[in-house]
Amino acid sequence: MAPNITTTKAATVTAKAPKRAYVTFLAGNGDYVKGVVGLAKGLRKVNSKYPLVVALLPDVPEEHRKILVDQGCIIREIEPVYPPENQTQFAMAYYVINYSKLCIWEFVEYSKMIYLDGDIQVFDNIDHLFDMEDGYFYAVMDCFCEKTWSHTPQYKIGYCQQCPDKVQWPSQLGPKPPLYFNAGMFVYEPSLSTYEDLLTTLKVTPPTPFAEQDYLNMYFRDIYRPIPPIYNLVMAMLWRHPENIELDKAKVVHYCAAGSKPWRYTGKEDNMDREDIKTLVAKWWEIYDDESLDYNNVVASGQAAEADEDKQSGLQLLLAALSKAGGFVHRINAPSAA
Ligand SMILES: O=c1ccn([C@@H]2O[C@H](COP(=O)(O)OP(=O)(O)O)[C@@H](O)[C@H]2O)c(=O)[nH]1
Ligand SMILES: OC[C@H]1O[C@H](O[C@@H]2[C@@H](O)[C@H](O)[C@@H](O)[C@H](O)[C@@H]2O)[C@H](O)[C@@H](O)[C@H]1O
Ligand SMILES: [Mn+2]
Repeated sequence: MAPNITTTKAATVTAKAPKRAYVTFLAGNGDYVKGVVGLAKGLRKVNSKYPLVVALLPDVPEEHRKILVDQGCIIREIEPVYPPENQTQFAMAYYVINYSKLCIWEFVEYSKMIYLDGDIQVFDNIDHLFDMEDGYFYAVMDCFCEKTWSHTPQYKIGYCQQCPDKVQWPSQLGPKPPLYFNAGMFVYEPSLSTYEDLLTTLKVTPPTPFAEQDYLNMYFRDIYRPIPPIYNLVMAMLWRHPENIELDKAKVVHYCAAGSKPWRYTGKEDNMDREDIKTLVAKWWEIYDDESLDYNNVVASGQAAEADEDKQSGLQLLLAALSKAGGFVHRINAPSAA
């Protein structure tokens, strides 16, 4: 008796291309939503191939969520993540909410993501960063010279990793601090096991002044790979380490210096009256105010172009059919004979 073998048509399994996306973080009902809208429009302006996911806390109001969806963002509500009870004096009191950024490791429907703070703008396409070797954590080195660092030994002795030879790290302070990145922009791979371990380890890690930025630096220290400052121009570099910066080459600008958030800019804080800062703030507003970059307009113009294309191809088909039938063919795209 021949075994009853039922053959099924081999399903053609197409390997799904690894999903990639940009991701940012939004908390509160304040004005950071403007930063995220600006970021969404900036990524569109540089023709990024990938969507922008917004990891938002429950306190982001419905109105702001609609604004983001209308700008083509993919919104994902996350639960707040808090550090263990502590007496830490964060460099900025609100930094405590930034631990919630850790939830983006849970977005495992994506194989690789680029995190961007809401106060960042992308002025050149950086999609190529997704092609960097897997298994590492890529980010730009930070600077220790702003007074937000005044609590650290580096600041106290004038040491900065941006100019390690200017003031040598004294051996009596122990080993030189490992390279330290700014956590406003990084390339990473979502992973449930990493997400769970981040939250578990956080529970037993005393918080420090730069909150989740310090924590991420500690956690990823062994796989951190620095990338050039053109991918995250930490604003203070302009006056602290101008020798390390080529402003016209900056692809990503991080409006993190006090007073530099474009949507709150007054020009009154230290360094905010600099011409390069005024130019960068104006560049941010140029994108924010550009209605042609609004998602609905881009889709509409895309649909119009598509419709136009369809019309053209429809016309071509009609003309081809007519000419085949020996019908009257009028070259539609030639100017009519005078
Ligand atoms: O009230 C706030 C504060 C911060 N953030 C988010 O958390 C990020 C980190 O905070 P911020 O950029 O102000 O820190 P900085 O880089 O200026 O130190 C922001 O870019 C936003 O994406 C937010 O959504 N609402
Ligand atoms: O919660 C801690 C934050 O720490 C970082 O901001 C700092 C850092 O860049 C310092 O070096 C600057 O001096 C300072 O101005 C700036 O605010 C990240 O940009 C932000 O995303 C977030 O991780
Ligand atoms: Mn920032």
